[in-house]
Amino acid sequence: MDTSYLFYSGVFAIIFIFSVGVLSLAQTSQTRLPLPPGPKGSIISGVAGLMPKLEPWKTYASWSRHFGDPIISFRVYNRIIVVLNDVTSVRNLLEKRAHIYSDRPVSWMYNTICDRGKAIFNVSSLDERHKQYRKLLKTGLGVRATRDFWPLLQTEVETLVEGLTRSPEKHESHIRRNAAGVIMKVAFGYTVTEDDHFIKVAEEAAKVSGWATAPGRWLVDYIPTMRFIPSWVPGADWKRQGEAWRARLRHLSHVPHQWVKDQMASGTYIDSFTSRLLRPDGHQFVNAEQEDIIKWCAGGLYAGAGDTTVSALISFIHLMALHPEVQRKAQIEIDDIIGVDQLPDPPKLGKLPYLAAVLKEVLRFAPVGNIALPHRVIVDDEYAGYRIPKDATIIANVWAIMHDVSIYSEPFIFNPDRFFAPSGNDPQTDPRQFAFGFGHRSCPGIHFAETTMLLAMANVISQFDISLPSNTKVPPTIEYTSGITSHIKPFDIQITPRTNNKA
Ligand code: HEM
Repeated sequence: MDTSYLFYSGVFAIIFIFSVGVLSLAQTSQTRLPLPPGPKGSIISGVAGLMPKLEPWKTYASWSRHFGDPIISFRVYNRIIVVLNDVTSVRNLLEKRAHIYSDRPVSWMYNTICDRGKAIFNVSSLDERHKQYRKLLKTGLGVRATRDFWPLLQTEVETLVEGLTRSPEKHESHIRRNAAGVIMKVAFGYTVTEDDHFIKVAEEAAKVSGWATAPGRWLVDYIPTMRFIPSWVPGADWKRQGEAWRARLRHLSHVPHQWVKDQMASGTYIDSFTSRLLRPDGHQFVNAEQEDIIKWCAGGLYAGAGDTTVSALISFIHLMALHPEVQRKAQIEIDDIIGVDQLPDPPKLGKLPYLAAVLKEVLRFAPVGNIALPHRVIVDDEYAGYRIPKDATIIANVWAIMHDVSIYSEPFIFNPDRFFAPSGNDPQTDPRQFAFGFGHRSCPGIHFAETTMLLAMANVISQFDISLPSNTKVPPTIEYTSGITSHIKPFDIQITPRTNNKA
């Protein structure tokens, strides 16, 4: 933070203290119920200084234990944040009261200054557009649509296998290329190449979006009146930065959409999410408003799919190296059901229950989104004797639920067998209920994601053995990155062709 920023912080701290005072007075008179317990922090910034940079989900879980309650709350500047650390509160609030718990917290920097308030991840649930987006995504990514994409998923997975055969040590980049190749084809009918321009466009958009939405980075997110400061005012560098990002993001989102339109005009194009929706009856083009909706939806696909399936697949290959017995069992299932000389294809995925259990266990053991995405409650609410104030940010601690011993026995052990029912016990809860989010914001790509991941997993282990290097003395410790999408920190693994090693 530079000095001018600190100056603004000082000026607006005064406005802020005043508004916090007014807010708390209004709230006290509204109801006597307390907020859920939690750390208090300082009068101005709340717990901003205590916010963990690494693995915040673990800190939230430890605060929950400390305060003896699965629901905790704290304040960061003028925002109340409520964290739900157990399955009961998540179900009761985010699912059963989804009509009031499905909005997103406003990021003034991103939504307003960068003009990204219509993006699928950010659009308000109160905006009519949110319903329209969800409807399009449901149709465009549902069971039937995914089936139409089977041939292209098959082609892309063959490219993945080829890449791993050629340069197994570059496994991460082959997996990334596979995810990008799939989603670019599905969204725009575009075939990615090595060092691809479209991928660079999408990655730049993701990077800028990450900077503009970084929690705690932009004071304007906590003091929204700052957005009215003109960008020419000395020291308003953050505003100038936001405006530059606005222009860049607008350009970036235009690039692939315009490409599809040009291809359609030329008469030779590959059918895609965008092309189908632009000419729903095969002839007539949709109107400008509908076209804008399609553009925002397709733009959200890379953001939704790009890093998430990559995270799960990278976890998968590392966990297979650590658990050869699980890998072997999954390989035997594939060999028996699909055949030793056949490549697994999408229609056969449903016949592989053990592999499906391995995917569930990957999503549970190494959650892709440890705190999903934050929600916002749109009215004052009460729950379990607590006040949940309007506009509070609601975070579901998915990591805590996935490692809750009352739901998953031995939660820190990787064991796909937990999803079967040995000797009369019930199988343990399906973690997909938590891995893909909640209420009206739950992931619309779930079916599509599962198909692409199972296909990649089946093909990789049917063709390769994944192991730790033979000179490994001590098995590596598993660690994760701390972003919105969490990744296993890679350790050395070996990927070798399986041809002479099949059952
Ligand atoms: C391992 C794979 C994936 C996981 C674990 C995952 C998880 C999630 C989570 C946790 C959310 C937020 C839900 C909430 O706010 O409660 C979400 C939202 C979303 N996901 Fe996924 N996702 C995955 C793959 C995909 C794919 C492949 C696509 C698209 C092809 C996709 C598209 C989206 C979109 C558009 C949203 C925003 C929904 C909204 O705000 O209304 N996701 N996903």
